Amino acid sequence: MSTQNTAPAAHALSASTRMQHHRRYLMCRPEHFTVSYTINPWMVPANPTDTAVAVRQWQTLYDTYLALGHEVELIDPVEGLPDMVYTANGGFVIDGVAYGPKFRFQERAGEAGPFIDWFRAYGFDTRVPVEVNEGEGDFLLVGDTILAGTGFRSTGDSHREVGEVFGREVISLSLTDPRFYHLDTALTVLDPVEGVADGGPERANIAYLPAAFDARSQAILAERYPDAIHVSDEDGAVFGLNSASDGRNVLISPRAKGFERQLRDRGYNPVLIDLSELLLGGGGIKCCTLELRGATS
Ligand SMILES: CN(C)C(=N)NCCC[C@H](N)C(=O)O
Repeated sequence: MSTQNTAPAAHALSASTRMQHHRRYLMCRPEHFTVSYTINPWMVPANPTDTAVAVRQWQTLYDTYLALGHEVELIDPVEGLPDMVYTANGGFVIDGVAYGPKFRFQERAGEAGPFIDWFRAYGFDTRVPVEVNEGEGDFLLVGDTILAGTGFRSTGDSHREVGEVFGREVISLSLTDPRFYHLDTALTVLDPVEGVADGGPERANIAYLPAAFDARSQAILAERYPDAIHVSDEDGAVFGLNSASDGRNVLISPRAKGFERQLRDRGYNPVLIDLSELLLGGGGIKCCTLELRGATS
């Protein structure tokens, strides 16, 4: 059964009325990128990787953010930590408060220190976690609500902890398909803040792959986000949902053809960025992008 709802919603805005919001991101150049271990189904160490290609593709993403008028901070890559390019897992930041990561697997544990040091050095109010969590890979801010993923990486206890740190409503969602092991592989926030467009209120909205969630989570999402875009299994499987939106421009994989059309129908501007090399490590556009909200630099 197809899960796509491609018809434009009654409230759909035209591309010219979708409001772009300024963003500040943290990225990490993949100078040491390779696949030398397996901690997700996409990672096959026997398959060759090309670090130069990874850097070139990453550079296009970086340049695109700047061309769109966003700010990008950089954290130095560390030799021996090939997954550091996926900065989304390096923390979760709201209002200048940075909740640090505690990685599920030993292979990534060494990244926590450099990320926490970076937040401190850049003036963030930094909180060191007790619970296992992989940052914005599993925590997504939609309006004032934190959607929190669990099942493969971040624990249910980290959902309680993130709620205590930020004092916001946290909705726990359970992921069930190992290919979609972080929330940001199965759900995209399209309008990260509530806003006003075309003279009227613009509700924060999302796109997601229903089949990646258990029945309880699907019911919650359907109830809270009746206008959400449902992405097809085909587009989900090419990491179409691992995308970054500024409310108007949505950076997505060029392979997610159906999602691209769905976005256009809703008045967003899809911007196609190919990160095929970084997909070999199990990450895409969103994984390489950590939003720094309310940073004090
Ligand atoms: C979209 N995703 C999954 C992310 N937020 N991060 C990618 C992490 C990839 C890394 N090899 C790992 O398995 O942890």
